[in-house]
Amino acid sequence: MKAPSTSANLGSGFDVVAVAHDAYFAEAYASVGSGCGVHVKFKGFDPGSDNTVTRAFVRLFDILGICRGVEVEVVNNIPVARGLGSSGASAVAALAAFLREAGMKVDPRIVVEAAGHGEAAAAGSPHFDNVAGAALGGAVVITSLNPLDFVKFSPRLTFVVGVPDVPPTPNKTKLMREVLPKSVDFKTYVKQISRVAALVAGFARSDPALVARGMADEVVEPARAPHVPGYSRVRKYVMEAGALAVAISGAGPAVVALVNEKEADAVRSAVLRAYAEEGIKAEAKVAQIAEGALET
Ligand SMILES: Nc1ncnc2c1ncn2[C@@H]1O[C@H](COP(=O)(O)OP(=O)(O)O)[C@@H](O)[C@H]1O
Ligand SMILES: N[C@@H](CCOP(=O)(O)O)C(=O)O
Repeated sequence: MKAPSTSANLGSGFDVVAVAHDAYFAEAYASVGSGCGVHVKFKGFDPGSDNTVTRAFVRLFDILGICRGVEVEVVNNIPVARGLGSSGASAVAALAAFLREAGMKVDPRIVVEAAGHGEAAAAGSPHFDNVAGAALGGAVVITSLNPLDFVKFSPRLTFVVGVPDVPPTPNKTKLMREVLPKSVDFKTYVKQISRVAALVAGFARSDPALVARGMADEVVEPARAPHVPGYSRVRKYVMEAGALAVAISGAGPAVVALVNEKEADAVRSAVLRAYAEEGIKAEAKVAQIAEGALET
């Protein structure tokens, strides 16, 4: 099964918003046998024995009250530790592959809950945005954390994803969660919820201008931007090239710009030019909203 890359947060929607895009995909293959226990083989990046996939299966079996003998192979083509939901997508793809092989249909919320808890292996704490996007596709808004629930939208949005080729930071997402402020003042809180409202309204109306308004953020981004290589130059150049908005993709270092189709190529070139002037090798892709692993 395939699970798409995702850009979580999208500015103001920290931990509750993610978009799935066709920039990259993680794939997983599963076989189900007798016995009880999961063996995971990673092709490419191997995170080790305590990984999001294994933890997601433990949580899934616990929720369902079952145990199966499962062999899983993960082929993850989503750049690791770049802010593209790589660890979450590998867990979602693996769970989806298992469920298909086992002939099981479960509530998508169970898959998202299991994979979201698996994220603690990568981020230090569970978060459900990336995995909801990877599972459902489209633009997903977490509407309740306990009990977990979410709403999927299918807006027609085009992005440019810029991925700097920098050494992956161990525990990157965990470290980028530790730099966040512990509180915000009330005036900032009100501005931020209006931005999240703009994200949701923009998804519902498929209105890029509204989504762009919601991609502004004055809480998470200022805390993280200093740790994102080349971000201020990339931000400047993509907006000059006609992007509607730009944000750190997830916990970074990748960036995600929202564009109109007609400016997509110019914005992609601007991303590459900015990184080149920073002396950073990078990749940039024009990406569309993608379907999720549970949709295919
Ligand atoms: N499947 C995984 N299980 C556990 N840790 C992972 C997994 N994939 C990556 N990691 C580690 O978790 C951190 C964040 O990586 P990752 O989740 O891939 O970032 P992102 O979600 O931004 O793509 C990195 O330190 C990486 O080494
Ligand atoms: N909401 C999380 C999203 C992390 O996304 P990732 O793609 O960097 O794992 C956060 O911002 O910490």
